[in-house]
Amino acid sequence: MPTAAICESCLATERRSGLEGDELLRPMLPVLLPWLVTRRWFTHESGCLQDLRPITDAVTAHPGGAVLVHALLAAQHTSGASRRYQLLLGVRRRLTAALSGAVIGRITGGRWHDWWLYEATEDPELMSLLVERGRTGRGRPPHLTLTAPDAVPAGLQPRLLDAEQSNTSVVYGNRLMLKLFRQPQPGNNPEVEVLSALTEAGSTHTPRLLGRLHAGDFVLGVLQEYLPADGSGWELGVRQAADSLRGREDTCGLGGFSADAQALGGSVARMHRLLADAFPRRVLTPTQVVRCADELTLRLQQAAKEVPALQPYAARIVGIYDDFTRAASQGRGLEGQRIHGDLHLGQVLRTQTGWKVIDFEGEPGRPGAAQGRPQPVLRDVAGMLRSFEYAAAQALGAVLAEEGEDGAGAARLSPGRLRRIRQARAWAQRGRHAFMAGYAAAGPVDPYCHPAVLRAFEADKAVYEVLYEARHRPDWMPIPLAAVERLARGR
Ligand SMILES: Nc1ncnc2c1ncn2[C@@H]1O[C@H](COP(=O)(O)OP(=O)(O)O)[C@@H](O)[C@H]1O
Ligand SMILES: O=P(O)(O)O[C@H]1O[C@H](CO)[C@@H](O[C@H]2O[C@H](CO)[C@@H](O)[C@H](O)[C@H]2O)[C@H](O)[C@H]1O
Repeated sequence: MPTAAICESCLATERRSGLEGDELLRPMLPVLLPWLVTRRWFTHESGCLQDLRPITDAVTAHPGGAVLVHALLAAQHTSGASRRYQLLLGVRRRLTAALSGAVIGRITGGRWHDWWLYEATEDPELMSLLVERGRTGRGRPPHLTLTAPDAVPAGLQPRLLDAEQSNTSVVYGNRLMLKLFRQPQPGNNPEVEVLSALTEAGSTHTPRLLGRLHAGDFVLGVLQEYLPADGSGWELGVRQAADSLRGREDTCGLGGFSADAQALGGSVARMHRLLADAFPRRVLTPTQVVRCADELTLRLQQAAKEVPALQPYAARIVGIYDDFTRAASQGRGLEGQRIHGDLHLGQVLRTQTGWKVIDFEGEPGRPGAAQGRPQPVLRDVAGMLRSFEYAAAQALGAVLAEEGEDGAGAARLSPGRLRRIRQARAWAQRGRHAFMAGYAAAGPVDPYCHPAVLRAFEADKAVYEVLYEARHRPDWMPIPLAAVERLARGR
């Protein structure tokens, strides 16, 4: 990820806005801008970050002496690029020790001269205020509209969720979770749409929707049931893959990750059935199949332009997409329906009552309209299968490091290293077959009956992942690149 630059002259640029918040915001900018570019959810653009302008804002004072500045802001860069960010800022004259890690800086000038500015999602008083305003319906927008008021009692203790995520979530009393979208888009929000439909359908595979936080045309957050979990599929998968490599996996009968993978396949399949009932579906016409293949090809071409390492495999991957077009146009055709859109092991939680699927926003950067379009369920199946390979690769790296096989000579294929690589592949294969068997038993289609379609979506996901890793985690790029190579070679 490129390091963002902020030019001092930019900070001094005169800012215009008719909104009250801008007057309040201006004295914060010298500390706010340098802080903003270091957030995980900030997208680095070319040119330096120049300005923040309020689109919507609300300022609420807490009786305890803290102030919540809740704003949707347009961040402008010198290149002309602009993005929207939701910020929840706390302002206090004095900071408690508990908030020292949340500090953004000290405000110079304006109404709060010399007060502390900090990240409000870490302040339980302010986060209680946010939900309390929703319960009572008082205050200016953003409004929290509750869809299940009985499920939102007063007095739940808030805490910031400690998770690797693109947004920010606050958990209330281990019962509710408010996910605050950091880069909200105008119009329908896929997560609200899907959770609303599935909640109405009585889904037990997804968290219940309890409300939404909104201002004007923007959905700023989603209030949902908090699901206490044994862990995410990713944590569990990596742990079990590593155990398997260390010879500790229970491989008898249905033990180990295979049992989990099979149950997971069943849960995803049942979720797909509910989505099929709740949203429109259609059999893709030959023209739509061709359009779908064209989209896959375009995605590949764009990715290969940005990541030249993909180029040697491009022609063969296009061949996989041609096979897809032929296969999907035969027989009864391919059905499209609402799907998850970015399904992987990090999007599923194992709870006492089975696997739950979360985060229906789709792939980051994919337009909302594309996310809502009916698509073959095998796209989700392919996403999860890719994830088994990721978990195996992550575990392999950890075990090789323990065995001292990750050092300077790592490129050399020693017998020990080769054995580990084979074991990791075998683990991913077992997970794959168990997941597909679980899915086939409960789902709308049997993935084994559509190898060409599945292969095309696996290739597309791997290409997407290469681009994602190149942009966000270059060290991880070898994982999806190995899959592209394998698929291109027809293995
Ligand atoms: N309903 C929920 N109950 C419990 N934990 C959740 C719930 N939704 C998400 N989480 C936790 O939060 C993490 C991030 O959630 P996610 O929806 O993927 O956020 P983001 O879209 O910001 O990346 C998940 O990996 C999971 O640990
Ligand atoms: O969770 P997000 O919706 O933000 O999804 C994006 O980031 C994921 C990584 O956090 C990325 O997933 C890839 O890495 C995972 C391991 O960290 C792995 O389980 C997935 O299979 C792999 O695709 C996802 O692709 C991206 O959209």
